[in-house]
Amino acid sequence: MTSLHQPPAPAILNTFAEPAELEEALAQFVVRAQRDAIDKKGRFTLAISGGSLPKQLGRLVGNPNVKWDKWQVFYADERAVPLDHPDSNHRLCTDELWSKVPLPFSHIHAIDADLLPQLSTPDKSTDDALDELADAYESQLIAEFAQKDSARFPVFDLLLLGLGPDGHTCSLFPGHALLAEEDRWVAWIKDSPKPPAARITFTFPVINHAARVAFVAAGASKADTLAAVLDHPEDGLPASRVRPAHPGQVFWFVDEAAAQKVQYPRSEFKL
Ligand SMILES: O=C1O[C@H](COP(=O)(O)O)[C@@H](O)[C@H](O)[C@H]1O
Repeated sequence: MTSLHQPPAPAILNTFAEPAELEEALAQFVVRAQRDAIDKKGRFTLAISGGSLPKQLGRLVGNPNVKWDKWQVFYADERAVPLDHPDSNHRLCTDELWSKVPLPFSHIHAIDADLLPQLSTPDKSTDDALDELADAYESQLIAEFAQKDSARFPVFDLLLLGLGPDGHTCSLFPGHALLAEEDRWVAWIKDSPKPPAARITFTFPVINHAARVAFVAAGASKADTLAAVLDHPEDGLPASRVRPAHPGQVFWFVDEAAAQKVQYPRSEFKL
């Protein structure tokens, strides 16, 4: 018998000898998550991070099993810069992915770039301008999820997240007050330790309501951080705090270079 309040399931750690194997398995995993979601609800809701991740999804391009017209795509975090700026996660994803696949433009939920000029006018404080930017993005989430799912927080079918060298994920940085946010779906930050300083980000309540969260980390530069996140969750690094409520599940897709210092038990990749 299942209890209503089961603790989060332990994360599943999938390791791969080479980045190419990781990317192939990741593509299969995304297709599987997509199929399950479409079978259940006729649509697939995904949020994606920036950084190294979009490139690692390259195996989805040209894959006949991807039903792009059923995808609704959000950004798990975004920098407060124009959509064609080199720092924009939307631009990165567009360059690496969206420009190469038939995903309808209207299914890609970017920040409202019309609000960005407010960040550089004397009429409005930076705090107010970022607040408006985050609220506007939250409204896009509400439009997609609230009527359809009537949940307190949106339940994404899949979140694809990266791991920063300091253990951050999305734009949730170690020691920052945003780690304690309990109400907002989308929050803002103006003092990101990694440039650019002004960003918006999903909050932990949203992240921890997702059906599946997949972290992707490759390369030796992630080895110490990955070991800290998986072997010492008590340290409370942001990525360790991603523990979606039952029946949600965290999956890690990492290569051997990133996993070399990890003691956490590895799983055999299966769909
Ligand atoms: O600033 C950010 O960094 C993280 C991690 O990036 P990576 O290049 O180390 O993979 C990324 O997940 C996040 O979306 C981005 O805004």
